[in-house]
Amino acid sequence: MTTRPDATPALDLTDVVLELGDGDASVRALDSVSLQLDPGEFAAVVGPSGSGKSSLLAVAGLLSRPTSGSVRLHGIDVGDLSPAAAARFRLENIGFVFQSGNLIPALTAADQLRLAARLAGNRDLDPLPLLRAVGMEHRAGHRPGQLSGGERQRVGIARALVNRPSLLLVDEPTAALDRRRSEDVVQLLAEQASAFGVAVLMVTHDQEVLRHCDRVLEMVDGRLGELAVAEGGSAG
Ligand SMILES: Nc1ncnc2c1ncn2[C@@H]1O[C@H](COP(=O)(O)OP(=O)(O)OP(=O)(O)O)[C@@H](O)[C@H]1O
Repeated sequence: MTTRPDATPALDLTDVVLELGDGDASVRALDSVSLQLDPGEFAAVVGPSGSGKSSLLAVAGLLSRPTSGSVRLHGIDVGDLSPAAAARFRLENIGFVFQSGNLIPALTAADQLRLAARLAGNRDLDPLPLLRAVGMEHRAGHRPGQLSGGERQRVGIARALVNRPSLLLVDEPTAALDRRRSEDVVQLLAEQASAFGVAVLMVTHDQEVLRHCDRVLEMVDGRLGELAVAEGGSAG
């Protein structure tokens, strides 16, 4: 495990409650959730449909404001940020990776990365080193329609790392991939977590990829528990 007692956690949730809907339709999507993730730590979240996994990513990604409890990123209490300040903080500090890469169809792989950099105020990004890091330099000029599912996912991971986030939030990255590509993509996430010191929180239904993770968390009815802590860090 990569626990460093003196390190400021990349993500620190304390007693987070998230209630969604109104009145009789109100649902406690997160029920007193506490979680600390250290820089470089790779944690998976598993659990049944409707248990609150997406809600956890939404709160950690500043997309949903909790009903109560605190959310800290790198020691900064983000609970009081205005929506505009939260959007800026998200852009500069948090990377998102979605099921199918979520790439923009008209842009080449290199331009996907350039756009993400420009949105955060960096006009001079050279996308090639990051594309090389995910094994996609040779596809820099390809658009998403010219890439395989695994390649799209690799570009999506590179794009999420462009602004050197401290936290990477990953939603079902292997849902559209076959076994071998699933292994490759999750191994890549493990490598990037340790190479960049970025904390990774990954929702997955894919049992096979859990061995690449430092920790496995389980969400049941809005409550988060620790299933396993792998000794010796990620197997990636
Ligand atoms: N806007 C909403 N209003 C009311 N309830 C909601 C809303 N969004 C989600 N929920 C409920 O909150 C609970 C948690 O949903 P969430 O999407 O976080 O689960 P999940 O574990 O990600 O599910 P899945 O694996 O199916 O994607 C569910 O019971 C869901 O029905």
